[in-house]
Amino acid sequence: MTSEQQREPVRFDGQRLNIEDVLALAQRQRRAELSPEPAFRARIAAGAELIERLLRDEGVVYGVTTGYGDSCTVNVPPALVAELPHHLYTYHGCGMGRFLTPEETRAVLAARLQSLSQGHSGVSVELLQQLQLLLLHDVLPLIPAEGSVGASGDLTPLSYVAAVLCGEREVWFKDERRAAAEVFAELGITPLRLRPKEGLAIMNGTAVMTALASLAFDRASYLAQLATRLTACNVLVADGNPAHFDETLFAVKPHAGQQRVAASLRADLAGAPAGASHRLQDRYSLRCAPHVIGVLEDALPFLRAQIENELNSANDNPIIDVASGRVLHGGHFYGGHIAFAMDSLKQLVANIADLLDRQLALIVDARYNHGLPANLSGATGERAPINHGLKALQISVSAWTAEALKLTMPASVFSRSTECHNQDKVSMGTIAARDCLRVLELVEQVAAAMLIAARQGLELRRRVNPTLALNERLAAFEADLADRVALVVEDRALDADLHVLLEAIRAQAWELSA
Ligand SMILES: N[C@@H](Cc1ccc(O)cc1)C(=O)O
Repeated sequence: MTSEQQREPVRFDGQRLNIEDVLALAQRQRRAELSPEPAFRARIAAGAELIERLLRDEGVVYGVTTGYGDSCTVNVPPALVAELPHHLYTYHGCGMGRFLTPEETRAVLAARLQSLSQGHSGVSVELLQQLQLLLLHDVLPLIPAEGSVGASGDLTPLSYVAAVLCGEREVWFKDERRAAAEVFAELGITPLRLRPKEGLAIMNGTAVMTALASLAFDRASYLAQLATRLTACNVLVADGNPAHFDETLFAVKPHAGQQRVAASLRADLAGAPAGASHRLQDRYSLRCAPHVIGVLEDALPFLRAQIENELNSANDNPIIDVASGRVLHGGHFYGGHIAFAMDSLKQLVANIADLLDRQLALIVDARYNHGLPANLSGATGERAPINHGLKALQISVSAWTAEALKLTMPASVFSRSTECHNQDKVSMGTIAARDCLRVLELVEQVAAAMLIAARQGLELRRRVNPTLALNERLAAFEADLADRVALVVEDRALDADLHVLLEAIRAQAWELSA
């Protein structure tokens, strides 16, 4: 049995889900289960019935009996109502750019299913079942990443989900790019015919940005811990001063996340030598590491709350209130919270790259590294002159850091008035989330390089100070790194090592929390 089958399914029943639930579905560690509870199913069905009833009574419902967006002044005659949702996804088929990855796509499906399961979108149970089927069979719509302003929902990328539910456009299935219709036929899945409100319900929300934000949150959380561990290594490599992380010192600055980073550094550095006497205070990239990483740590609970509230919201328009029998017209497709969360998160993680880049600058430079060879070269004697150690690696780290910092420009301030000034203020949350993922990718590359440097630096420090003993926790980490990466003695291309370490970072290979 796969782990996906063994573990409790993630249940969609209108109750709250968290980021970890989305991750488990995205990584195929847990299955999606639509609640079979009659009360849940009845609640969903009642929303769809309300729409049908209003239609029978010839009520006017936006996007059901009218055109979309600014075209809401155009009345759609009853004979054409059934065709309208299919036009919605069809004319939004103008996405461009890379396709979302399988992991990202599963997260998108999960986020949309969760929103529609709130029971405020007026969709049928069959639609929820079809979304669940895509997850169960891992039939993944090919979703182009670009083309959403993030405030009429992620209309264009989500049009690819809507089309696939109806057996149109393309999917990834078993590592192949294929026509949805063909895969549906093979699996015996009947394409949906969308009911009046269903095109809007699938597309008029924040599922793409929320999915990407969930994945970004997880990667950023791990990076905060990894940067803390790397800092501990670099304090030893640089013969720095562990007393900068003293408990009493941090007790007077009551930021909980910052205090956690300091505590983790104390645990990693317990038993470490007092540090060189040549400097009473280390440079900021070491001394203030808890003050930099701590900002990210302290922001995470706030960011989690924004992402999870969005995930558990009816991010749609109009909203169907079955209890009062009303259709409520509003703007819940607006992704302002995710936009802010992602614009903030990318700044926080880019700052981590900058911190690590500065630490590397200290430890590769013989003027600052307190007795280690230039470029942390492991070559000695007559071989030393032609070997350049980590020189180019540091240059690459500078490049990745610069690129990450350059991408921190907030997306949310670039609102454009669009769609005949109906969408005259938009969130750009999806662009913010994509930027954030790109920044994370770069920062992970920086962290991979720093792992090579830490492994190299610790060994070279031991050459200078043979009595240097790491505590159990750090010794185990160093031994693990030494297994993954050979000491650089003679110059070698380091790209293969970087790839191995990058994969380990993405797999969160080390248990790091204090
Ligand atoms: N998000 C818009 C609907 C919309 C849908 C499709 C569009 O092409 C434009 C606008 C609203 O609910 O008001």
